[in-house]
Amino acid sequence: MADIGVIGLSTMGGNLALNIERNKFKVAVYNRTYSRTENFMKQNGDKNIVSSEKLEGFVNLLSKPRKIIIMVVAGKPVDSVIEQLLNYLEKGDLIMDCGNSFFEDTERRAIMLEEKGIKFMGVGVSGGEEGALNGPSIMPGGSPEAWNDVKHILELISAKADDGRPCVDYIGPRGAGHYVKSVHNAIEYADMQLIAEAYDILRKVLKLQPQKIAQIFEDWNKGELDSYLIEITSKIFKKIDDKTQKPLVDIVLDKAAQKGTGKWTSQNALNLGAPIPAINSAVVERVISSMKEKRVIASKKLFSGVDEEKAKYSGSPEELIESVRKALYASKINAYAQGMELLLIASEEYKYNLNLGSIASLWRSGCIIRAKFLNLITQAYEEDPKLTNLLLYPYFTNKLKDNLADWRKVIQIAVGLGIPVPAFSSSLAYYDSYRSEFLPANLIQAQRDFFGAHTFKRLDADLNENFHAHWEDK
Ligand SMILES: NC(=O)C1=CN([C@@H]2O[C@H](COP(=O)(O)OP(=O)(O)OC[C@H]3O[C@@H](n4cnc5c(N)ncnc54)[C@H](OP(=O)(O)O)[C@@H]3O)[C@@H](O)[C@H]2O)C=CC1
Ligand SMILES: O=C(CO)[C@H](O)[C@H](O)COP(=O)(O)O
Repeated sequence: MADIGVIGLSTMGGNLALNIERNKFKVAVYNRTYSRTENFMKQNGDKNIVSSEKLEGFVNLLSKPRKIIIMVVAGKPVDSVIEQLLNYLEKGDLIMDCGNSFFEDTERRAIMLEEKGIKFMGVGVSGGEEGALNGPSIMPGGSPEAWNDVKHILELISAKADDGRPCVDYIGPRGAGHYVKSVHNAIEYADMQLIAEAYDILRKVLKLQPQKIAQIFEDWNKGELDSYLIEITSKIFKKIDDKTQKPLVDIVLDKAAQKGTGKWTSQNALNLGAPIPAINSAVVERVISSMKEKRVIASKKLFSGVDEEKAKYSGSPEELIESVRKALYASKINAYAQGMELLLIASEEYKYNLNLGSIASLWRSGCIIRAKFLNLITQAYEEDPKLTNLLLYPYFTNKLKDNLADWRKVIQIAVGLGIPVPAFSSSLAYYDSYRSEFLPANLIQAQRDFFGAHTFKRLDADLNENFHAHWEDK
């Protein structure tokens, strides 16, 4: 009998099945479209893997209590697979939804399946094709009993950080695992947007070609920016298109797609009152990028107001490259600070009891946002589990102090030349707002009280008291 089953043999499910098998478990596989199963079995016939064309046959291949991973398109397909499985499962069996499901769907499914005596886990998995095969970062949510049933498997198949710790840990009840995966992806959106803005400045201000930009990212990857996303960015700039012999990146259409996790996180953060402007701007920029046709028309009609001669950068290219690096790192610190603060707020709202140090630790390897920098974030929360915001961790406070002048300079240059840098600038605005003792919200409260008698509080009175003024003499 097989130790565990995998449903869905596309990029992630197929590679996860191979990873589990390589770790000495017998795996049963099933896919809705049988030809995909047949292809998979043809390529992996020598492995300890069994398959079935029918779902019932697949379920019967599993030892009891059964453990089943679902790795299919998020949304209705997951409900459909669960509904079909319920015809064959017995009390005590465990379903793990390892796709990018919306956490509220996971909450609903957890309640429904618990009532039927079926254990359920919503498991975030990150690392793409390569990670699924060789070791992803895994974010399991659900009951602690279910976690105990599969801990040994997940620890074996997960990535390992430099200190040997597995990049998996129990995240929390019900939808906690998928919530954290969604925030992981939202941080990924911000990180990618920030890198894209750095690239845009390098190519538009300094007129650098892809080969040179590849070298810059390769150099950056040797320092504090060391991360998977910077590494693949350098590789992307090196790739030459077979058809045209030009850098492939220059031929890729500038429309960024999205599957939902970033948007869900922005929507949820607004609901929770959590400020995540770097993430929001990354989501919005993907939307604007997708309006290519409208942008092409507008590009011929709207003015930049830029005096090219006056705004032209005349300083040293090396200096600007270093300033962009510092601005990128400062913005990145702020984007992660926003994502981590969102986790803190959500943990309280949903009673997830999230351990931010453990989450940062399991993001250190295997996942798309893996980075040297996550060692520092892990250290920050391990030293102070009650840290309210990463910006207040002395290392980051001082790093930002060192990078601030370059950060402001780079944004000024970009804005002066009409180059959009929404993630760079919203990160800086977040930083400046967060550190402001006084914001102009006094005026907003006065306006609200003027038109709606919404009342206001006074700096010189008890904060439990509300005041209303007659703002004009009639
Ligand atoms: N690709 C990536 O880098 C990552 C993806 N994920 C998540 O993992 C999950 C799987 O992703 P990926 O491997 O890329 O594949 P896809 O998201 O492209 O999903 C394809 C799989 O879903 C199955 N499927 C689709 N609709 C149904 C349905 N109604 N009933 C049963 N099965 C269905 C397909 O079966 P069929 O062959 O019959 O069409 C196929 O096996 C998704 O939730 C994704 O968001 C998570 C991390 C990284
Ligand atoms: O989960 C992932 C990486 O961590 C998937 O690759 C996901 O599809 C990325 O999100 P999007 O498709 O919206 O860019």
